[in-house]
Amino acid sequence: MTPLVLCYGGTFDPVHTGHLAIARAVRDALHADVHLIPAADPPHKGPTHADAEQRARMLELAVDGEPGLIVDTRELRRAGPSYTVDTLRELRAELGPHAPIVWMVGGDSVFELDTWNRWRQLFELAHVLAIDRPGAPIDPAALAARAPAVHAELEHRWCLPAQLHALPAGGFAEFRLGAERPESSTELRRRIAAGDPRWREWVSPAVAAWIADHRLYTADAFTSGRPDGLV
Ligand SMILES: Nc1ncnc2c1ncn2[C@@H]1O[C@H](COP(=O)(O)OP(=O)(O)OP(=O)(O)O)[C@@H](O)[C@H]1O
Ligand SMILES: O=C(O)c1ccc[n+]([C@@H]2O[C@H](COP(=O)([O-])O)[C@@H](O)[C@H]2O)c1
Repeated sequence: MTPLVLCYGGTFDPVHTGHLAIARAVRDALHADVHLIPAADPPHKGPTHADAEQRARMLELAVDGEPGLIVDTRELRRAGPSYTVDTLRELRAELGPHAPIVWMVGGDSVFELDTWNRWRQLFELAHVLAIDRPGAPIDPAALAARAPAVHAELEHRWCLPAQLHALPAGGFAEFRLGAERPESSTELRRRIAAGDPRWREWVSPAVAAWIADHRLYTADAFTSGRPDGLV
């Protein structure tokens, strides 16, 4: 059986314990390495708070050489918006036509999939694996109501995660975590800026130390207009 290539793209501004829990759970359930791919210029987000190098550095610190988790900085080497379809084209060219490639997204992203650049091509290049997220259960009825084009596109693609091995691309599966993860980078940044000490619960100790050392996401960083928060 050809091993899956699991790709987990994100802004990771910063990477939190929810991202890591998701990467580990999918790695362990599907028995394949997870490639964490930080977006240099995330298409649906405004300017990031930490720059791309800083976000990639925090990912490296969070992963810390753990087997089965690989940081792939390919999007940092490309100019312009970090469109997923371009990343998948690169990967497909490298891996050949038969390798099953899986793009992981949070449930919230599924509802917006039809706003992604050349979104229907995503399924020609890869499978999509959607991870349940609080407030964004991947429910066909909710999809039909809120994102009818996505619902229609997915209708004949639904399968189980274990079936993604069978084809190189084109499937859509839902991945249920034992317990949904409450973390979000937005709330994490808000806690840091507000001086709420609970922010440390959502990052690894090494990432927490790096954020503190670089004074990232502090109220100063926001009010001074300096996105990196460095002094
Ligand atoms: N707690 C979570 N549960 C499920 N999916 C998540 C969770 N946090 C992030 N994701 C998913 O991981 C991917 C990368 O997330 P991202 O780096 O944008 O973090 P985020 O917490 O969603 O950030 P922000 O709050 O700034 O939107 C996205 O597909 C997102 O939906
Ligand atoms: O290709 C697109 O148009 C596109 C639109 C929105 C998000 N994405 C990708 O989805 C991943 C998660 O994005 P985000 O904004 O939730 O961090 C990240 O890899 C983004 O590059 C991609």
